[in-house]
Amino acid sequence: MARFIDAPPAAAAASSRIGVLLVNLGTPDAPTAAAVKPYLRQFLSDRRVVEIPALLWQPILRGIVLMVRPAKSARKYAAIWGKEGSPLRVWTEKQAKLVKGFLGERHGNQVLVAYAMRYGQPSIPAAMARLREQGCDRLLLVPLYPQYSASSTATACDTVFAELSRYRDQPAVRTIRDFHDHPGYIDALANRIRQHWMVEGRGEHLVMSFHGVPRFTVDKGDPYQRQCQETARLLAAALGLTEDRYTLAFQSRFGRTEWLKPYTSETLAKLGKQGVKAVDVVCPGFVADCLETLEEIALEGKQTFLQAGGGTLRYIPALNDDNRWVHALTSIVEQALQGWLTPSERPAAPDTRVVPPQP
Ligand SMILES: C=CC1=C(C)c2cc3[nH]c(cc4nc(cc5[nH]c(cc1n2)c(C)c5CCC(=O)O)C(CCC(=O)O)=C4C)c(C)c3C=C
Ligand SMILES: [Fe+2]
Ligand SMILES: [Fe+2]
Repeated sequence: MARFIDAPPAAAAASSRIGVLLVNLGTPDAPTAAAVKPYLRQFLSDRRVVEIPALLWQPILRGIVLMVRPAKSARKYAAIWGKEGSPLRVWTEKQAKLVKGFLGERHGNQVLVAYAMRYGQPSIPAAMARLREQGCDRLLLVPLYPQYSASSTATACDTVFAELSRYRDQPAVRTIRDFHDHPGYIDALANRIRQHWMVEGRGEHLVMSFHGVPRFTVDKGDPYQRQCQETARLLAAALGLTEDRYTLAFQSRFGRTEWLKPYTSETLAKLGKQGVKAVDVVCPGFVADCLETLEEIALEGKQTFLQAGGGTLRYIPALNDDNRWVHALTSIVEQALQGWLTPSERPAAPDTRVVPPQP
């Protein structure tokens, strides 16, 4: 039996294209315990996500966590599930279509765009196979996480490299490590917040809530916290916010170890107790709305704030299909393609969408 995946058919092999693969975290196929269970099994078996030795962790995962959590999580997914499915998948698919459109204007079908999920469907190996069949001999991997973390970005890269280890004829590969301080990303976020303030009104305080990670991973050198702090600083500067008008916090704690602090839930409770009438919450680490934003913040976080004595919590939607964001993402891709295009592939005009002016 052949050990390696053979080269694509001659027709595909004759063409020379670039494949851009957008990767997000992943989501279950349906908001049911039966669908959530295999998704969580795959997710929580990832050694980049739970760094407990498998011999210890797997019995706990299979014997306790997967007995209890799927039903609980499925109820949460049911509360945010849309007509077209999971918001994370729907927004990621839309982002891929829009970037494809923008790139197509300059590169025709020389540059192809696909999306995949680290856990669940569409899988990374399947998306890579499709790009390969379409003649991509160069692959740009774009993990859709603005801030680098081993538990998000690195595991997406690992999966791509593991799949490539099975290829006989490998493409050239580039990866985007992070874009936490990219001017286009910061500008899109700031604009999103200003628009929200204009339409919905402006709260007294802005909470910038990022997904948490265990404290020890940062102590061991993960740059995640530093990058979140830098995003928050740049965003506050773009909005002209003084330090007393915003708080950086971390959400989604899992398990008993200490995660990055302050926790978002405790921050919201504290603001509620202080009698803050209106708080706005933005989640800059999520470029697509998902369970963590729509359920944990917009529903649960709101309850926490109100029960503590707060007035109104307004969740500011993620960047999703925001026009400035899609332009920024396209320019992040274009910048990564620099020097990779052959002279005949280079568009005549330079990319003018790049880097909107900072206020
Ligand atoms: C177990 C530890 C977890 C780590 C570490 C972790 C890091 C991490 N996650 C995201 C982005 C997302 N996480 C999402 C859901 C989610 N996250 C965890 C656990 C860890 N995440 C779990 C168990 C779940 C599943 C839901 C649940 O049962 O609570 C999502 C949303 C997925 C969806 O379907 O909408 C995203 C997105 C990042 C960026 C990150 C590290 C920085
Ligand atoms: Fe997570
Ligand atoms: Fe959560």
